[in-house]
Amino acid sequence: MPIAIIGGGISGLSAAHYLLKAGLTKNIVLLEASNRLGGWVNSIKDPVTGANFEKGPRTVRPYGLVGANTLELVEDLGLATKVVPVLKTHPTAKNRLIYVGGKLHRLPTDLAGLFSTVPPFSRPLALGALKDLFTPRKSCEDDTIYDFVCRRFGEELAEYLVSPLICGICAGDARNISVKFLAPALFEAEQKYGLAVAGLFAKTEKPNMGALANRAASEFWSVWSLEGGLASLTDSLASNLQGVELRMNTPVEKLEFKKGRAELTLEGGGLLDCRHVISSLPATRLAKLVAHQHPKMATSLNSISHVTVAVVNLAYRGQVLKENAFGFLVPPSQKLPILGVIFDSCSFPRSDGLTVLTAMLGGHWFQEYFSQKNDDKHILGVTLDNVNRVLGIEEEPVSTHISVLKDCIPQYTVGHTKRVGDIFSYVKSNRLPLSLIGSSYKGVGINDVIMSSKNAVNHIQKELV
Ligand SMILES: Cc1cc2nc3c(=O)[nH]c(=O)nc-3n(C[C@H](O)[C@H](O)[C@H](O)COP(=O)(O)OP(=O)(O)OC[C@H]3O[C@@H](n4cnc5c(N)ncnc54)[C@H](O)[C@@H]3O)c2cc1C
Ligand SMILES: C=CC1=C(C)c2cc3[nH]c(cc4nc(cc5[nH]c(cc1n2)c(C)c5CCC(=O)O)C(CCC(=O)O)=C4C)c(C)c3C=C
Repeated sequence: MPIAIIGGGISGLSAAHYLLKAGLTKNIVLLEASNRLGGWVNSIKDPVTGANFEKGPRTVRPYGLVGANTLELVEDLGLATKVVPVLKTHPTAKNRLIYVGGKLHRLPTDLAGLFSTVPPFSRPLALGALKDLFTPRKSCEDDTIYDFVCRRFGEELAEYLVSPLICGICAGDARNISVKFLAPALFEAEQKYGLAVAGLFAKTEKPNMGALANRAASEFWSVWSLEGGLASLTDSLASNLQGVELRMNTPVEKLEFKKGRAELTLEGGGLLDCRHVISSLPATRLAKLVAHQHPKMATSLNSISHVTVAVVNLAYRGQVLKENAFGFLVPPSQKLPILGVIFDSCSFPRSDGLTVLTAMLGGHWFQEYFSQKNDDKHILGVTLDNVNRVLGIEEEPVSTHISVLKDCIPQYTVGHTKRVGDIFSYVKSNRLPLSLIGSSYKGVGINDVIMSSKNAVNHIQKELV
């Protein structure tokens, strides 16, 4: 009987890669609902300008255990020469902007910036540490990252630093998102010592670095991408899965566990028996598959909500930007439908002189801004109004591409760690032949989901051998 992987995004593909690498079995079936592999990783070549448009993720961080692991995967696939790094000395690594009060402001990224007053902040950010020192601990199981930062470091930090950052990681509202998940060291330091900054000195695991991760460290990479965009990674993963049966256009509709095995019902009624299932589906999708047999697990899975993001790629002839920056983010207090704009052609300069931007809209506020009208024409109109006003652009784009990514990013709201713990315990105590990977559980970044696949395969290896 095969091991079945549900979902052919980057986590499903990397799970297949790690299964092959572990030499566990060659009998692997990967089932993908759509007609393409890659999931949210989706780089397209714009037919008008030839520019590379990313519809989903565009950069990966090289740091830590998870960052080193992805770079090892890149090396394994023979893609090391295709990596395009952005160095920490590059202007886009230093210039991260927020839009507040009708103006763009640079966030402080160095020590000098932390000790001086830079608008929109009314006092040096470093003074936040003093507030932390004199604030008593609030004992709790979890808190929102907004309330935590507000309490310990001050409202301006929560408003102008953390809120936009949360928009740029999960298109979410910092007033709902869990501090225990996103900043565990700071949260635990408050709970233990009543001093959050103590968490900055918490020990982190030293990664086992491969050659590429060593190069990233010695060359001071800030983030990296690949020639042709991040889809080069998913394409390469897919084309190196020798022997794996890749079934496209095959949505799984039901998952039922029998004694020591699992039965998948495929669209159209076909059945597939397997000895183990690796699900890379968003939690709420998996909930539908298991609800009839495991309603309790389905309820927990359904409590991990997702939000929708509209992504608009724009290409202009010539240089239309006044700033060389990574892009800008908009704090929710500014009440705009755009979450932010990424200046792709600043991080990855082009020889053809095009300016390439990606605007992202909606997220947690998608219903608020787009429930009445969400056709491409309306989304493009809203995007151009906002982008032109914020960036002072007068030129017309020569090419545009609009996508609405429905329920594309999970929201790790307060209590997420407990919810995920309950789901994983349920699987373990019921001895279900099921592994859960992907962005719904233990991290939303590319690095996190690849690591989730590696961990799942290590676990299966221990169970099956
Ligand atoms: C707009 C955006 C920007 C992002 N930017 C970054 C970034 O800059 N850096 C970064 O590190 N991360 C970024 N991320 C996060 C990253 O893209 C995701 O975490 C990652 O792509 C998730 O991959 P996955 O394989 O777990 O899930 P998915 O990509 O969702 O893959 C799941 C797959 O399952 C398939 N499927 C669904 N239902 C079924 C079914 N019933 N049967 C069979 N198949 C099914 C889907 O078609 C899909 O192919 C971004 C995400 C978004 C949305
Ligand atoms: C500057 C503008 C940015 C916008 C707009 C933006 C939108 C956006 N991002 C995600 C998801 C992720 N982004 C991640 C990394 C990341 N994003 C930005 C900026 C914007 N994002 C930067 C500068 C970075 C790099 C982080 C760094 O160098 O410190 C990640 C990975 C996070 C990780 O832990 O690795 C994710 C995930 C979404 C869904 C989104 C939509 C509005």
